[in-house]
Amino acid sequence: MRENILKISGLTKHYGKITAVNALDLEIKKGNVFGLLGPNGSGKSTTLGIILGVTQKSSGEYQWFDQQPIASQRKRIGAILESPTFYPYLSGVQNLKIVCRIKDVPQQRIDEVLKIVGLYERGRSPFKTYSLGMKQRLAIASALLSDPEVLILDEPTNGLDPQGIAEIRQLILEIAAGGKTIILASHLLDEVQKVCTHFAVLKNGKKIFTGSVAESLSGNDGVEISSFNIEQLEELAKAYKGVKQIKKNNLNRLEVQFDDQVNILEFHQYLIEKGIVLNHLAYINKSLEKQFLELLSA
Ligand SMILES: Nc1ncnc2c1ncn2[C@@H]1O[C@H](COP(=O)(O)OP(=O)(O)OP(=O)(O)O)[C@@H](O)[C@H]1O
Repeated sequence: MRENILKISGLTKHYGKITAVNALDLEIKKGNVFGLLGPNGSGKSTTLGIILGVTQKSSGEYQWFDQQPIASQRKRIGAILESPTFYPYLSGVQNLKIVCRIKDVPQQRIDEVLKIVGLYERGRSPFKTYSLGMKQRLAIASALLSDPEVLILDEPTNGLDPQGIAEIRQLILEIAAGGKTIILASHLLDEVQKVCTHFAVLKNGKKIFTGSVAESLSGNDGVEISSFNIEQLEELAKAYKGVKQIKKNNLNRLEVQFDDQVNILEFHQYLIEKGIVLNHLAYINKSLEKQFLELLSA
């Protein structure tokens, strides 16, 4: 069983009449890249603010590293909630020196973190000459200075161009591969799908789904099949016990959906025994996007 990094139980936050976070339960394990996914206003930033101790909760509990929240835990957690303010005329290195002093971290860490985020070569250039992607990488470098076990990122690719987005996503994967646990809030499903191992979907402050990204993607939604004699194939498929629905698509292939208990290999075997040779068989994956939209519209 993996170590618990964060456990949230019944966390709730009211802003007057608005319930920003509503009885939220979550468990994040060591090494997870955990996505908090939800549309604007679903309570992601409020949740991150509470678990970082910058926003007061209304009720509920959270525990870091199986302990009640205490100030000394903060050193083990690096976070970027909003774009941090760096001094524009100072270089990346000079800015990080200031952060080192505030965080009481030795300055030798600066070169290490600049190398991790790929800014080592540009470390001596003024911050104002950095692209948006480089500014975000410097922010990540700053959060990594104390070598935290957990990194928290709120919408890490907001406002970046496609290349900047790809670089930040790659960086997140590299940091995770180094063993850190990452918690990231995003309204972008694609981001969560590409970067995260686990995710929770929030809607109006409530968790409406949680699971592993791999499992959510592997759940198949039937098969797409075709054969030279498509009419005969359709007849035989219709006659098979456990076939729920058959639809011919515009590629003249059949999309067949089954009851849960149907074994697709047995179905294929049945077709072979009936003399059908398939010239196409593919699993239809319900994309995370489809599931996400279904969840949000429910
Ligand atoms: N300081 C505040 N005062 C009043 N209401 C707030 C405050 N902060 C957040 N809210 C409200 O709480 C709800 C959740 O907001 P939150 O920012 O946590 O959502 P989010 O999922 O992070 O969305 P976004 O991506 O737009 O920031 C929203 O209805 C928001 O308007």
